[in-house]
Amino acid sequence: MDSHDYVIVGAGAAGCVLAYRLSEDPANSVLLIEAGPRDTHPFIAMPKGLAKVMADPSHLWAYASQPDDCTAGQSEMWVRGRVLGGSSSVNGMMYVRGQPADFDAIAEISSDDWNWAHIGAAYAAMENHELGAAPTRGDRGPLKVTMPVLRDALSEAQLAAGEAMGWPRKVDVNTPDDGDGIGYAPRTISGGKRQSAATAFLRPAEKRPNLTIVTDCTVDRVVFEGKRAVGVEVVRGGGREILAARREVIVCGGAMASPGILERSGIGDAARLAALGIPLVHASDQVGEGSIEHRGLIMQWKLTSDVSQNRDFHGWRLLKSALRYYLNRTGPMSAAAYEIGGWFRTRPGLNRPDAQVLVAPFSFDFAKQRQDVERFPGMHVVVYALRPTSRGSIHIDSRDPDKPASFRPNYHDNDADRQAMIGAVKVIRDYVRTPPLAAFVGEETMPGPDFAGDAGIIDAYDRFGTCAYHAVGSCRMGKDDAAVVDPQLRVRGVSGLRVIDTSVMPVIPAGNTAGPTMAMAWRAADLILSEALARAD
Ligand SMILES: Cc1cc2nc3c(=O)[nH]c(=O)nc-3n(C[C@H](O)[C@H](O)[C@H](O)COP(=O)(O)OP(=O)(O)OC[C@H]3O[C@@H](n4cnc5c(N)ncnc54)[C@H](O)[C@@H]3O)c2cc1C
Repeated sequence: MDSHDYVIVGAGAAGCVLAYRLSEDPANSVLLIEAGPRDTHPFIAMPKGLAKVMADPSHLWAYASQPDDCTAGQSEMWVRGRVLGGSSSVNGMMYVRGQPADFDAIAEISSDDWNWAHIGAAYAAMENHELGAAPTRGDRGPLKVTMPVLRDALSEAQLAAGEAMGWPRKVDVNTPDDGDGIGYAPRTISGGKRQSAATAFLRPAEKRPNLTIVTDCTVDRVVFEGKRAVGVEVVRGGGREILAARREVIVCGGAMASPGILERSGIGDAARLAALGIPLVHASDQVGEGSIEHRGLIMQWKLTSDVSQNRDFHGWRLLKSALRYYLNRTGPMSAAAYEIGGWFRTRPGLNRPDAQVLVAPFSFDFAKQRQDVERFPGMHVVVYALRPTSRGSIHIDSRDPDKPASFRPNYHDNDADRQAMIGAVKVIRDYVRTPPLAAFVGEETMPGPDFAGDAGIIDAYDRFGTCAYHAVGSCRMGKDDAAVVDPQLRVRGVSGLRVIDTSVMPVIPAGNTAGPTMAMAWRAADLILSEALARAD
C-alpha cells in the first residue's frame, strides 16, 4: 500500500499551498490528490478565457441549491474548479487580502494564531508583488501578483466617481487600513497568464522527489483505525484503493466539498449519516451547517457614448484582441474578470466598510447567459454586502463521491443583512450618477428602474442575484466544543485529521476569498510543521 506522511485531499487554493510548504523539507513525504485533471487547458492560462472554462463542465463541480424564497423559488448553481489549482484555476483572479479586522475577528473566536500579525506575515512571505515589499506585502514569495495595465476613459471615470463619493483612490486596495477605498485591483496574473495556486505553488515544487501529485482521483472517504485517520479510500480509473497516511490526512476540498468528505467518512450529524447508511465515527452536528456567502447583484447601464470594452469582444476587434493576446499576451484578453474594486459604507456610523463593488468597463448579454457581451456600449458592477451573518448549509444526499452535495444558501434571514444589501444598491445608484462617470451613464438595464424601494431591491437580489463564489464556514473553526475543527484546524473527536480551506473560516472575509484561503493555508503549514517539530523533540 502507498504510504506518505501527509495526504492532502484537493489541489485547490489551500491544497497547493500546503503541498508546497510541507514538501519543502525533504524529510516529509507528501501526497496531493485531486479529483480533476491537470490544468493544461489553454483557456485556463488566458485570463479572459474564463468564460469558456466556465461553460465547459469538464473542469467544474456544479452544486445545485434547493429552491428557496431568497432565490425566488429557483434552484441556482454554484460552481467550483475541479482541476489542479481548484477554483483558483477558474476564478476571476482578483487578488484581495481581506482586512486586519477580518482576521482579528476570526482570532477572537478561535485563537491568536489567526490574527492579522500572523496572517500579514503569511502574505508577506507568500507574495511576489509587483508593488514591492511593505510590512505585510512580499516581493520574494512564489505567488506572482501584478497590477492592471489597461487604462481607458471609462475606467478612469469609474475611479474618479468613487473618489467623489469619498472613497479614497488607493494605489494598493489591499492596504491594511480597514478603510473605504477604490482602485485598480491587484491580480494573480503574470506575463499575461493566470497565476493559479497550481502555477504558483505546484510548478516550483512538483519536481521534488518527496511530493507526489495524483490527478483524476476522487477521495471517497477518510479511513480510520478506531478514531485515528490512517489514510483515504479513493476512486481512480474505475477502481478503488486505499492510500495510507502516516501522520495526517488534510482535507482541502473547499467549502462545498469538505463537509461531504467528512460525512462520507462518518463525521457529521448522526441521524443524517444513519439515513445514508454511513457508519458513525464521530457525531458532529455542525458539519455542513453555518455556511456564509456574499449575495451579489449585477447592475448594468447603457452608456451614452462608445467608451465601453464591449466593442473589443465582437467582430474584427475580437480577432484583434485575440491576436494581440497570442502575439504578446496583452490587451483585453489579458485582463482579470474585474480590475477595479471599491469598498464603502452603506450608511453613516459604521466603523468600517460593509459593502464591496467590482466595477467593469463592459456589460453582459443576459440572453446568452453572460457568455457574451452586449452589442451596444454598456458597463456593469457586481455589488454585495460584506459581512452577512445569515447562514446556510450543505450536505450530501448520496454516498457517491462524484455527486455534488446540495445546499441551502439562506442569503438573508435577518434584517441587518437585508438593510446592508439594500443600502449597497442605493449607494451604487448614487455612484453611477456622480461626475465624471455620470456623463457616460444612460439607462439602468439591470435590474432596472422597476426594482426601486427596499422591497423592490430585495426582489431584484432574489430574482437576478448571483453568488460571489466565496462561501465559507461549512466546517467552522472555533474554540467552542461544537465547532467542527479546533483552532489548530484538527477535526474534533478524532486524531490525524485536519480541514484546511475556506470551509473552516468562521466568518466571511470582507472581500474575495482566494487570498485569505492561501494565507490561512500558509499559516496552517507553520502550525503543522511546528507541531511535528515539537513531537520529534
Ligand atoms: C468562478 C469563481 C470565481 C472566483 N473569483 C475569485 C476572484 O476573482 N478572486 C478571489 O480571491 N476569489 C475568487 N473566487 C474564490 C476562490 O477561488 C476560492 O475561495 C478559493 O479557490 C477556495 O479555495 P479552497 O482551497 O477552499 O477550494 P478550491 O480552490 O475550490 O479547491 C478544492 C479542490 O478540492 C478538489 N476536491 C474536492 N473534492 C474532492 C475529492 N473528493 N477528492 C479529490 N479532490 C477533491 C476540487 O476538485 C478542487 O480542486 C472565485 C471562485 C470561483 C469558483
